Amino acid sequence: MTTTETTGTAPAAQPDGTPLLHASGVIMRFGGLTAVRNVDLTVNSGEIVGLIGPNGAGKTTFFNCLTGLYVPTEGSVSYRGTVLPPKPHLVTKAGIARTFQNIRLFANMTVLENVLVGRHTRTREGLLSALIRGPRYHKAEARSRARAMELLEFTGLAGKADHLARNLPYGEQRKLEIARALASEPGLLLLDEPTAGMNPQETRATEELVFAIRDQGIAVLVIEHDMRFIFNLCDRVAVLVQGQKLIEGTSDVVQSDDRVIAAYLGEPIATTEGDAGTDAGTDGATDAETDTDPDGGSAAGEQENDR
Ligand SMILES: Nc1ncnc2c1ncn2[C@@H]1O[C@H](COP(=O)(O)OP(=O)(O)OP(=O)(O)O)[C@@H](O)[C@H]1O
Repeated sequence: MTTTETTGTAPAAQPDGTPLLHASGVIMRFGGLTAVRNVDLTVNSGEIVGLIGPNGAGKTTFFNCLTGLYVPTEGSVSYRGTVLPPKPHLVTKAGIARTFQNIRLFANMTVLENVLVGRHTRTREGLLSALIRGPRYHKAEARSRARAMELLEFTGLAGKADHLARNLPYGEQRKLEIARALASEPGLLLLDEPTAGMNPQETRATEELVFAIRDQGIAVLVIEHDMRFIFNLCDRVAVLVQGQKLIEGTSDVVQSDDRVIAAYLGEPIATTEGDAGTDAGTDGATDAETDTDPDGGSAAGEQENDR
């Protein structure tokens, strides 16, 4: 990936309409609090879908229901027509990878090693093979390293393969999280606030990266508070307010909907290139309130927090 500026328009790849992810009637209650209320959502192959809403609207909780971190109180989640078991490793194995709002890297491992960890669901070598370290093991390891290096090239991190993850600047740590997620060879990538804490140039580069991921045939579902990013990027946007889906549609439809403007946006968002780089897309209620540390402090270790 390069960090060239985008034009603000989607590249050639188009959704082909085959349903990949289908969430049906998802409800998530925490005691007396209903964080997600009967939400349906479909992501088709080739699509980039956005999930937006005010702080506390239930977006991350919904992601956690999709990826097996939470067992929904009601409802089901299926991927390629098969209901997913609510177990994160089985969800990953089925073909869904994700990143987290709070960066979760192995801080004291190298960039390359972090990506290699992401490949474990796709390697067949068992414990015995790892202990014996025969030719089959070495071949498999060489393949994994080659693929991991490809992904580091793709995300622009190849030159830092041997650096410790904790020494990367914040924006590159977020890229590394994406590279690690891609290492599981997903058909669908879930990104939770991928540009939180980034400067405008890093945000632009992330936009390019997401388009490139989609062009590799991987569908993307993204939570983000930067409305310009969302409306430039997404084929479809769903809006959650107080756990409920308020509306779902194209960027044009969503950003001109009176209820969305009243509940969330405040005013319509300009998505033209000329406006890029300003922070008008994150004003008022749309300001990202992340738990991440833009100085990279959040990479101090793999976090247990499941948000
Ligand atoms: N594990 C939990 N236990 C109890 N309540 C929770 C838990 N996780 C989330 N909540 C509550 O569910 C609601 C939705 O939170 P969630 O983090 O999903 O919102 P969000 O839309 O992702 O917000 P933000 O944009 O601030 O990240 C909030 O009221 C939150 O406090």
